[in-house]
Amino acid sequence: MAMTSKATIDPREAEHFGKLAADWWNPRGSSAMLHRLNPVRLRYIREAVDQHFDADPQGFAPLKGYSAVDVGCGAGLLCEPLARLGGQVTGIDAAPQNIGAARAHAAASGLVIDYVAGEAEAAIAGRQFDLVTSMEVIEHVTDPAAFVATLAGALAPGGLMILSTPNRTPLSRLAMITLGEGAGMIPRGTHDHEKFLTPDELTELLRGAGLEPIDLRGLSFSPMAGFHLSDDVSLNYLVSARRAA
Ligand SMILES: C[S@@+](CC[C@H](N)C(=O)[O-])C[C@H]1O[C@@H](n2cnc3c(N)ncnc32)[C@H](O)[C@@H]1O
Repeated sequence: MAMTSKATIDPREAEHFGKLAADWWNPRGSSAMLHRLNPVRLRYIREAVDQHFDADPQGFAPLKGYSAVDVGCGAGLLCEPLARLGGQVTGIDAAPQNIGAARAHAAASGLVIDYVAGEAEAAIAGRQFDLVTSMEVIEHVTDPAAFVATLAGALAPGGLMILSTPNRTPLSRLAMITLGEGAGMIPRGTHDHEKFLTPDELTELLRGAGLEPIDLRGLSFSPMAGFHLSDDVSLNYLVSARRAA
């Protein structure tokens, strides 16, 4: 694939994640951590969608009539629930193996999702979506500012963007790399702590891309509560931003 000057795919990242594709939908497999995060971030997204869009607030299809793209979708853990919420969903991933696994799983689930393999820049060039999501991806790209600018360019006027990513703190290093990767709960080599962004850094990138950050929530872990939403952003966090109508 031709790489543009703004390319944000690190080929080693795509190769690393592509090797996990066959096992992606196994909740006890190599992507188990994403399976555990998924219900929590879905709760956050559902709340944000209910507040932002008015298709079917509090109902079964709050995204009905709206388009959504999930960038760095893996094998579709988030795309599928977004489609069940009524959205017209596109999923993009740098690893073609993940897109293959995503297509197969959606077909088996009877869901219509437009999956595209490749770099975000090429895959969404010239297209706009009402909802743009990208979960646990920005810490893997080569140029976070260019990546945010690409996502912002794909956000329709009045649209909503939601990102999640680990914070760059001693806690995230201990939990995600020393313990998580050390004990095999996260595949070894998944994370580079230096590439993690703080909430201030990420919201600055969002502002720089012409968006208005509107919410910041922590995605925390405790032995009693497991993963949950909180005000503590020291481990991982979700941020929402909107484009003026
Ligand atoms: C940690 S996984 C997260 C997958 C999914 N978002 C989730 O949370 O369930 C990161 C994914 O981002 C993809 N990725 C990394 N850089 C990318 C880029 N520049 N464009 C598209 N996908 C990318 C990888 O191939 C991988 O599937």
